[in-house]
Amino acid sequence: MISIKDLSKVFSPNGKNSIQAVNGLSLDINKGEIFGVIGYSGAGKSTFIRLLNRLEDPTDGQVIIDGENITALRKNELRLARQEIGMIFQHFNLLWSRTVRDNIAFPLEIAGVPKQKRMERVDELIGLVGLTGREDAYPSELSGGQKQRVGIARALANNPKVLLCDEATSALDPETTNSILQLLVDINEKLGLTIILITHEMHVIRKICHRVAVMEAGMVVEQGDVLEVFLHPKTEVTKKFVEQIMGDTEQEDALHLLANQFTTGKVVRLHFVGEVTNQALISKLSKQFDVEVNILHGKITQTQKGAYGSLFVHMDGKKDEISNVIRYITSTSVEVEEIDHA
Ligand SMILES: Nc1ncnc2c1ncn2[C@@H]1O[C@H](COP(=O)(O)OP(=O)(O)OP(=O)(O)O)[C@@H](O)[C@H]1O
Repeated sequence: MISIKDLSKVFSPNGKNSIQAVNGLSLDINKGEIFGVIGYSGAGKSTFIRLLNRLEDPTDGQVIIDGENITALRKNELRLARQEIGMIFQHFNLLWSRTVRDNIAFPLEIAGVPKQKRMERVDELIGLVGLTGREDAYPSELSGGQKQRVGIARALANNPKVLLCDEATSALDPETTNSILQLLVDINEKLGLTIILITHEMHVIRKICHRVAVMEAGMVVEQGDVLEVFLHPKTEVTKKFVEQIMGDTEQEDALHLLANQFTTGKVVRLHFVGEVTNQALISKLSKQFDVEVNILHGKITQTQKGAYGSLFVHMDGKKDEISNVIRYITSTSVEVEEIDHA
């Protein structure tokens, strides 16, 4: 649905302080998906997302949304095209002298929607984003989360095909962040809206994205399904982001040492991907088999595409029974890795 081809942006191209913020970036984004772009400060994320609706003009390359080449549009054509690309911002960008209702009505006024229709649409949007009762408040009277809800309603006013989110939760506390992320998921599911978001926080990617691209120095260095990227991060920068969620991989060396302390039984690492929950499996093992199962360490986390993570487990009992347990686990979707120990 969105095709980005060789997109580049150089600031001050002729000056000695010339900066290549985006460098030959290509991506394809599917209709109806939540696509996350993650990168550290300065990676070029903001510039990239602003190129998608031409808040910045590219130096090179193309952005094609639903067959329309955004990069080739003239100013007046761009105004119309932008009605189909909603955007929300880290600092909300609301009009402070207008009420909630009038902020949301603003893009409808610009689009020339008649008053009666405008009012009906605003009421609908207020319900959708959960701001019923706050219609006449001014932005200064709202919490951060409520302000972002106004931003979302305003961005959705003209029924866009795409919603761009520029660090939309970075100014919010963790709880409010969760409620705004949940709202984005609801909107994605209810309206089938394609969402592109940029962030420097991996938990935002984990919670709501279907696919992710990792940006570094203006380029996409890795991309794929969120689960796949979490499971098999290839680049150093991606590994660092995964560590934000799963902890340091150096810990694993310590766990291998720990495994060596057991003189009986077996230490295994169970890899969970998808539906099977750790709780159900572990309790089943203890009930069905004559073995003692102890969790040494582990972390399971939930993504939009299912759970993933791993547990280090020590199993003690008769050798044959332990083999039965391992055979049983292997028959589920959980992978078993045997850890060598003395
Ligand atoms: N308007 C501008 N003029 C000149 N340089 C710019 C401009 N906007 C961004 N840059 C530079 O482009 C590079 C990428 O910046 P950008 O803001 O896109 O990165 P980012 O990944 O969004 O980082 P952050 O999260 O800190 O905003 C940086 O070196 C920045 O200084």
